[in-house]
Amino acid sequence: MAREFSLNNTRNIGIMAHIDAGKTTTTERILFYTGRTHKIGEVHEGAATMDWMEQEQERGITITSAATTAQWNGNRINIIDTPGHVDFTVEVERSLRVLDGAVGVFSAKEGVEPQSETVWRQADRYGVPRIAYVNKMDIIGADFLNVVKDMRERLQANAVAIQLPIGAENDFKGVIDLVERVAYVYKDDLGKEPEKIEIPDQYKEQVEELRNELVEKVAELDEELTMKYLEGEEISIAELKAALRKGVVQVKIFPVIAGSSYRNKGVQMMLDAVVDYLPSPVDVPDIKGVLEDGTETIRRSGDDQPFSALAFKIMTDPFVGKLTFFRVYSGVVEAGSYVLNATKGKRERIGRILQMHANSRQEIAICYSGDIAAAVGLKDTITGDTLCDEKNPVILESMNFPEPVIQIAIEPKTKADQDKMGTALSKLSEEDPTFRAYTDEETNQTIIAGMGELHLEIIVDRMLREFKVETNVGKPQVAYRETFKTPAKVEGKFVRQSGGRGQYGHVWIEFEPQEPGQGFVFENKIVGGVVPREYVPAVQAGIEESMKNGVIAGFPLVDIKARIVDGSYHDVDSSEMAFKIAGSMALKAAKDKCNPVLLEPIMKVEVTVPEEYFGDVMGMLSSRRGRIEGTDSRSGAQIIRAKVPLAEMFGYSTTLRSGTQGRGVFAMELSHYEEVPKSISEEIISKSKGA
Ligand SMILES: Nc1nc2c(ncn2[C@@H]2O[C@H](COP(=O)(O)OP(=O)(O)OP(=O)(O)O)[C@@H](O)[C@H]2O)c(=O)[nH]1
Repeated sequence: MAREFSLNNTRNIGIMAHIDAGKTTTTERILFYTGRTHKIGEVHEGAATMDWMEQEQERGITITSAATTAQWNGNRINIIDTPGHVDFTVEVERSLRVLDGAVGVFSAKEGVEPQSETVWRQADRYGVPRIAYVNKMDIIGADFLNVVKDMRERLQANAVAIQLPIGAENDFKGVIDLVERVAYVYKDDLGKEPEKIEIPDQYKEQVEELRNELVEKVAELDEELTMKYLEGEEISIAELKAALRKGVVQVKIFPVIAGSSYRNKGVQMMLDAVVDYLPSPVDVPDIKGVLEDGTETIRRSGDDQPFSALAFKIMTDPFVGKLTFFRVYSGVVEAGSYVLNATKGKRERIGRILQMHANSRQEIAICYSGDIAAAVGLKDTITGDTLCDEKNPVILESMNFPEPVIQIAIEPKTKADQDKMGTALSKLSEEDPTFRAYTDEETNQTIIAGMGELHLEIIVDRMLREFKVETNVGKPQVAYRETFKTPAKVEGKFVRQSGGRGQYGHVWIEFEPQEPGQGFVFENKIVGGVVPREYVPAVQAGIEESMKNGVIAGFPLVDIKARIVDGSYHDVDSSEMAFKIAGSMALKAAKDKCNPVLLEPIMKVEVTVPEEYFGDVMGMLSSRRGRIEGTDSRSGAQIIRAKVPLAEMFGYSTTLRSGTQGRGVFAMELSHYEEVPKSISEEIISKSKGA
C-alpha cells in the first residue's frame, strides 16, 4: 500500500499551553474542522473528545499526551497532546521529543503566564519550531498586540504578528492576514467557513505598519531579502512566505496569529499556518543515535531507510491491552513483523498497528517514516526505548526523565486490594517513567514517588478507577537524598566461621564525594590480586545495593565515588556473597567517617499576585525558607521569583489561595538539590529512626 501523504505533507505537532489558555478547546476544534468529529464537544460539559480519561474530564485538565491523527487540505497532521501542568513535565518532555513543531496557545487577556513560560523554555531547549496562537480574543480584556509584546519581553522570543484581529472582546469578528493582505470575517459563532473580504478601511493603516514590521523582521533572516529590502524593492508574497517558513523551521522567528476557539473563529487559518510554516519531518535535523559499538550515527527520514522509531508513551487500553505509541524516524514498519528493541537488546513482535483518532482508532498495515502510531503486542518496551530493524541496530537519542521529588506511603484497604495493588503499581510505573513504587526495607511499607502532590494524587485516583484498588495514603514526604561530604578510607570485613565451609570477604574502600548530578562511580585499583578480579563486581553490587537505603535516614545515597584499593581473601571460604556483604559493610562503616548529609529538592517558584498582596506573599515565602530572586510587575500584578525547599511548599496552593482571596497563582519546578540545614536535618533523621 502506497503512502497516502508524502513526507512533505506530514506535520507532527504539539499544542502547548498554560492551563486554561484553551488547549483542549482548540484541539477539539481542530478535530472538528479536520472532519474527525462531527459534534463540537465542550470542555465545560465534560464531553471533550481528547480528554477521554474519566478523571481528566472531571478535573478539566489534560494529563496524558495522546497522539491523534487529522487531515487538512491534503496534509496529515499528527497532534501530540501536551499537558500544561508542571507536575507532568515528563509528558511535556516526551512529547517535545517526538514532535517537529508546536502551536503555543496563549490567552489574549493573560498573555504569557508563568507556566506558559516554563513550557516555552522546555521547547527552546529542544529547539522546537513554534507558532503562537493568541486564543480567547472574545473575552473582556483581550489584547492581541500586547501578547506579542509580552512574548518579546518575557520570553525574549522573536515574535512577529502575521495577523491582526478584527475587533476584540464581544466584537471579535475575524482576522486580517498580514502576509496576503486579505481579511476573513465570520458571520456567527457556529463554526461555518469565514468570508474572505478586503481589508476594512479603518485597519488599512495599521495593517501596513505591521506588515512592514513583518517584512523587516523576515528580511533580517535572509541575506537576499535584506538586500532587496534595503534597496526598497518589492518582496513578493511567495518570497515572504518562503523566508518566514525557513526562519520558523530554524527556530529564529515565531509567527503570531489570533482567534477564539470557543467561538469557532480563526482555527482554520491556524491550520493553514501549521502547514505553511511548521516543518515536515524532512525539514528538521536528522535524529542522532549510536551504533552497537558506540559510534555516533544519524537516521534520515525516508521510507527507503532502515527502520528506526522511538517509543514515547505506554498506555493500558481496556480493549486491546498495552498500547505503545511510537514515532517512526526512518524506514517503515509492518504489522506482524519483528523489530529489535535496541535499548533492551530484545526482539519484539509488532502485532497490530493502530492510528489513533480522538474517539476512534483505525488499524493500519504499515506505518511510514515520519508518522506516529501505536503498536499492540510489545512486551518489554517502555517509554524512551528505540525500536529498529534487526539488521540495522541503532539506539536513538532518548529523553531526560527527572527523578521523583516527593513520596507517600500507601497501603491497601483490604486483603483483596493488596493483590491488585502490585499489578496496578507495576502497570502505572511502566506507563510513567517519573513514577516509582517500591518497598521501604526498614518499615516494609509500600512507597510511591513522583513529581508533585498532584501527580501522586492522580496516580492514587487512577488505581481506584482503573484498577479498583482502594488504598489509604500517608502524608506526602519529600524525597530526600544522602551524600558524603568528606573523603575517607573505610574497611569492610565479613568473616563467618562455622562447622563446614566459612565465609570470608575483606575490602578497603576509598569513598569520595562527587559533583552534584554525577551519580555513582566505581573504580577498581586492586594490585597484585589481593582481591581476586571475579569478586570485584560483587563488592560494587554490595555497595550499590546499600546505597539505595542510605546511611543516615533511609534515603538513597547519591553522587559518590567508591574506589576499591585493598583487601584480602581466603582460598576456601571466599565467595561472591561474602564480598558483596563486605562491600555493603564498608558503605555502612563510611557513615562515621565520610560526614554524610541530607540533600533536599529546591524548587524554582514563581508567584503571581495582585499588587495589594505583594507584601504578604513575600513574607509567606521568606517564612518558608524561600530566597527571593527577583520581582517584576506586569499589568497590575506582581510576579515574585524565588527558590524554596520543596518541604516548605506542601499545602502552599491552599495557603496562597486563602491568603489572596483566590487571586494568587504559582508555578514551580525542580531547580536542584541542596544540603538540608543542620537543625532541620536532625529532625528528619530522628523522625526516620522513630518510624
Ligand atoms: N471565551 C472563551 N473561552 C474559551 C476559549 N477557549 C477556551 N475557553 C474556555 O476556557 C476554559 C479552558 O479551556 P480548555 O480548552 O479546557 O483549556 P486547556 O488549556 O486545555 O486547559 P487544561 O486542559 O486544563 O490544560 C474552558 O472553560 C473553555 O470553554 C475562547 O476562545 N474564548
